[in-house]
Amino acid sequence: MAATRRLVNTVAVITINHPPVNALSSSVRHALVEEFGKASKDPTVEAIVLNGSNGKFSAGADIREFGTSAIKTVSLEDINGTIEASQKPVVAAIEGIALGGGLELALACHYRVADIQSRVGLPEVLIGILPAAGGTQRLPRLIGIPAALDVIVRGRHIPATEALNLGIVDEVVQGSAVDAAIQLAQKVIGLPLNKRRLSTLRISSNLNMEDFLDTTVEKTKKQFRGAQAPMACIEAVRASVLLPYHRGVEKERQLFLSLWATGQPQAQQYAFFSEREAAKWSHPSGARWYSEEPKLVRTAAVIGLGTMGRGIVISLSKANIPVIAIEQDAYQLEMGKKAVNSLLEREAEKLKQQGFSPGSKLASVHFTLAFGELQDVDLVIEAVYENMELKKEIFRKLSSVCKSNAFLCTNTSGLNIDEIASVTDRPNQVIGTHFFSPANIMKLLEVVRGQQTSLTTIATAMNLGKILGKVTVLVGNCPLFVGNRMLGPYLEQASYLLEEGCYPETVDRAMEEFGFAMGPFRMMDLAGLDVGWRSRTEKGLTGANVPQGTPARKRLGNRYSPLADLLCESGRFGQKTGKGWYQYEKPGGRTARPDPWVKDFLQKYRKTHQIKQQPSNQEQIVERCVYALANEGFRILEDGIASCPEDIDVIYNNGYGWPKYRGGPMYYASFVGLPKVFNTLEKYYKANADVPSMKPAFLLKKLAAVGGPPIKEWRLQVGKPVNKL
Ligand SMILES: CCCCCCCCCCCCCC(=O)CC(=O)SCCNC(=O)CCNC(=O)[C@H](O)C(C)(C)COP(=O)(O)OP(=O)(O)OC[C@H]1O[C@@H](n2cnc3c(N)ncnc32)[C@H](O)[C@@H]1OP(=O)(O)O
Ligand SMILES: NC(=O)C1=CN([C@@H]2O[C@H](COP(=O)(O)OP(=O)(O)OC[C@H]3O[C@@H](n4cnc5c(N)ncnc54)[C@H](O)[C@@H]3O)[C@@H](O)[C@H]2O)C=CC1
Repeated sequence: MAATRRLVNTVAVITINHPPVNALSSSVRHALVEEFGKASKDPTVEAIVLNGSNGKFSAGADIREFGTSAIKTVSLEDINGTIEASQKPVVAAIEGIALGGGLELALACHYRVADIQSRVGLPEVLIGILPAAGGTQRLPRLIGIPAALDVIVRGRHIPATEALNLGIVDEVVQGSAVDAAIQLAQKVIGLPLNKRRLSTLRISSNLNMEDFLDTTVEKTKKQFRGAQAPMACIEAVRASVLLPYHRGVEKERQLFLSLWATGQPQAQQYAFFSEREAAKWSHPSGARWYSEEPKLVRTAAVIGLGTMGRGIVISLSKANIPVIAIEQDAYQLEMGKKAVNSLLEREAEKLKQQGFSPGSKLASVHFTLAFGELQDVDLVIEAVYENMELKKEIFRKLSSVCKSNAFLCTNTSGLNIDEIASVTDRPNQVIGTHFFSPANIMKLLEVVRGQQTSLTTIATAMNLGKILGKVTVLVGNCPLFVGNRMLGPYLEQASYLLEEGCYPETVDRAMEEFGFAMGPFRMMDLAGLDVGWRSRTEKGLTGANVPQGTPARKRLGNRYSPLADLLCESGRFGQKTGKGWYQYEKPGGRTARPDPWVKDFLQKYRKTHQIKQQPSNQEQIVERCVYALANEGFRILEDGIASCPEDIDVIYNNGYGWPKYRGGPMYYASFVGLPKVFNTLEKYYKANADVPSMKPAFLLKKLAAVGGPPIKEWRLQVGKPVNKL
């Protein structure tokens, strides 16, 4: 049964029963109508408690039902209306989660009791929609407009204690929320319910409400560039101020339907399920996530406490894994320790505000210079400079000091995992764990398997990602792995666009209006231009090792843009030096301003090299950059480096500021239409045969030839993931 009913004295307890998260599918809604109807009619029942099985109230509407006819049967809003109108008091017992439609259901109840570990929220905005079962009308009536807007537009999960302070729940308990709800239900039998029916309450409004909402619209537009759902959420809340409840609900529904027509919800829901699929990894051998047991990681170590190491230490400590943190000298150790401790203090403060004792949630960090202290740790993550010889030296040391079953991970952003593993006594226990900066904040973790990495090592690293709260994707080993490898052709196109007449701000604006968190030039300035310059110098693409007589704009017969090298030669490394593609207020400054020096430099450069000026418009900029990115994605699939297009999209959505409402680069290519992407690339490549990255990938050609099947069907064309490199 999707919902069951039992009687405790005169209280009927109705339990939603739809594992794993009690989503309110059509069968649950039918069962709720039935059980609620029976309890209402039963003369022995004086009050009703509503809860969810397995310690979870409900994760809301069944997302898989959107776009199917099932969503149209028995509306959740009708159920909510019936519950609210009940003459018998109804109490929601919230355990675990009450999210989306789950919270909307609880808001229709007359009282809400939550356990201290639970979270509530209206996260619909994160999957491209708005709460459309009365949530945008009831919540403002309960907690006021500013607080309701914050909850609905940001879609965050609110811990129980905060929900109590906001007035979303009436009681928070340490023990069983169901027992407490039954007690409360018995206490309120016979009391008047009118003030507990949220839809009937008046919104406390003041004269500035319209101004306040208009300001929120402007702020939200800037913050969620291009995303439609946050704007629809504000309009629905505006309706709660201007319209009676029932008309507000109609507006909710209209907004839901208009959002659906934009295509953004479909992209965001694809992103939601792709993230969950990524955890279900597969290996070229045929092994899958369920066939391998991860080992327990009870203690860990981090080597190198620079930008990345610090964040990794915090992530481990927050997951309650004690860490040993190692540096190369006393000065670096002290710097790392200060940075880590200050971040830990902030985390402790947050925990205190949520009613938790920090000691019970944050594991200890021990700082040392002695590698010898690593003998007992279960897993080590190396995060020293990106230098193969240094990494090998560290892995040789680790190999000699760590216990034989310890796992050795590297945070390299693109070096060969097999080469690093080759210097150890346990190449099967070596794996890449590529975090993104800042590592304690960014959701993505690329787990990179080497040729010899064992399945247990993979399972352990993937499980560690889950424990750290990361979205974890397993990829194969190739230079730069998946995310960074795809950046190559993307940044190459961005550079060519400058040569041909665009400016950094024009290209960045186009990409930011497309929805990227940051355009390519602002991104390069943030990451530091010297990083790529060093790597190109090592490869002999620039600097003293370039063979004499090599044309400035050619390497190995292909087009090459030396613009970034020239900037670095002028000491412009980006934000860290206060100038790069832009100028900043000071070294380390963050406000990018177009720089007349760069404009002048580009004009002279184009003149020197007699480059024909053909500045691209916004649409052309987006097409060239995004198609170049997706084309490399197709090659990555051909090479067996990513096992499916969804994994690539998860990487871009969570690590590279790709707008989730466009699903990811592979989803976007599919949305635009593969024949169109293929034809555009083909046309460009025919005119620019010296840009091989724009040659349409074989897989793209194959899929375009059959009309561009839906993304789910690409797997059939890709075949089993086999690393062909
Ligand atoms: C189109 C035409 C329509 C016409 C009609 C117009 C009227 C429209 C009326 C619509 C009424 C809408 C009512 C409403 O307000 C909408 C909603 O409630 S939308 C849902 C909001 N809820 C969420 O966004 C929560 C999403 N879930 C999560 O955040 C996490 O899953 C959760 C915190 C719940 C649990 O996290 P964790 O423990 O880490 O587990 P997993 O994430 O791995 O999830 C486990 C498993 O469960 C699946 N799942 C989770 N939530 C849902 C869900 N809401 N629906 C369906 N399935 C869900 C998840 O995918 C995992 O399963 P896999 O098989 O592994 O993928
Ligand atoms: N910075 C970023 O955005 C990202 C960097 N990475 C990768 O992470 C690794 C670290 O990068 P960052 O943190 O940016 O570098 P960083 O330069 O900020 O820090 C490196 C740290 O390693 C320490 N170190 C050097 N040699 C050591 C040794 N022998 N023993 C112990 N510690 C030593 C240094 O003192 C320094 O504190 C690199 O492989 C990099 O490619 C990966 C993802 C993103």
